[in-house]
Amino acid sequence: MTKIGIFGADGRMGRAIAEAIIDSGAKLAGGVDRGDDAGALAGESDVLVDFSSPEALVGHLAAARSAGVPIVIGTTGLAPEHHAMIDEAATAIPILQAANTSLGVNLLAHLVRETAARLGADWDIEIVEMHHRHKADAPSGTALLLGTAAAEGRGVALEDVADRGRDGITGPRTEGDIGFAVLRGGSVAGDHQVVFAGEGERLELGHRAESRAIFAQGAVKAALWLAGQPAGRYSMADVLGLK
Ligand SMILES: NC(=O)C1=CN([C@@H]2O[C@H](COP(=O)(O)OP(=O)(O)OC[C@H]3O[C@@H](n4cnc5c(N)ncnc54)[C@H](OP(=O)(O)O)[C@@H]3O)[C@@H](O)[C@H]2O)C=CC1
Ligand SMILES: O=C(O)C1=N[C@H](C(=O)O)C[C@H](O)C1
Repeated sequence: MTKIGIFGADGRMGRAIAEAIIDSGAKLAGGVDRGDDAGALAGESDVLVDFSSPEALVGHLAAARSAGVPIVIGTTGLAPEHHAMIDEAATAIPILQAANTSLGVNLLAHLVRETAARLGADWDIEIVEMHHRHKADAPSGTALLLGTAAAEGRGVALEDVADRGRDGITGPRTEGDIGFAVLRGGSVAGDHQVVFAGEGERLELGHRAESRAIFAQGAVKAALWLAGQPAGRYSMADVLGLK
């Protein structure tokens, strides 16, 4: 039976993942939070999942690497240096990094890439997301994932076209930009909408998470899949056959 360890175990996602592990028939190796021994958990686990915070990731990645244990990283708010660290560690252990582990969002990303590739740059792309009042990072990792998919469809880099905040006299929209709008409030598990706004018509693709269970089930599916892979960097598209 595969033993799964959780980094960020007492958090909203950590608790949902513990339930999903039990429901899946896998074994919960244990969980750690701030101040706990990440290395000990890594040594007792066949595979790890990290849903904590960007600042915790360095230590969690180091613990996974020194134990030689695969790790699923669901934490968002990652900076380019975190991605460089993940790339480097993935030369030694299997790592799956996913800003969203649900089936629906990963299928949505596929549809967004295809749609952006078929519509010209005169179709303005705007991404709207809403999350619960506790969320720490903005835009959400998923909004950025969807923005990346749209940019890939257009053959451009997201960092060259992203407009992440408008306020005041902004002037007209720059053609080709991908805009982001962020809402926070209440207990929303995660809503994302990608709007393709053309002249005289609008195409909207979206996803609404009704609970964290979909992310937790996806994370467990990813962990069980990753446990059998060689070293390398993977995404949910590998697990779900969307490549
Ligand atoms: N990929 C996906 O599908 C999803 C990703 N997420 C992402 O997962 C992450 C966690 O979300 P959520 O569970 O809602 O957040 P919570 O704040 O509820 O949980 C985070 C957990 O990580 C722990 N943690 C935070 N910082 C550290 C640290 N420096 N060292 C050790 N432990 C730490 C926290 O402990 P403490 O309370 O002591 O700080 C807490 O137990 C976020 O980045 C979120 O965006 C969320 C949902 C789905
Ligand atoms: O913090 C959350 O709750 C979520 N975070 C992820 C993100 O940043 O995209 C995934 C999901 O939307 C919930």
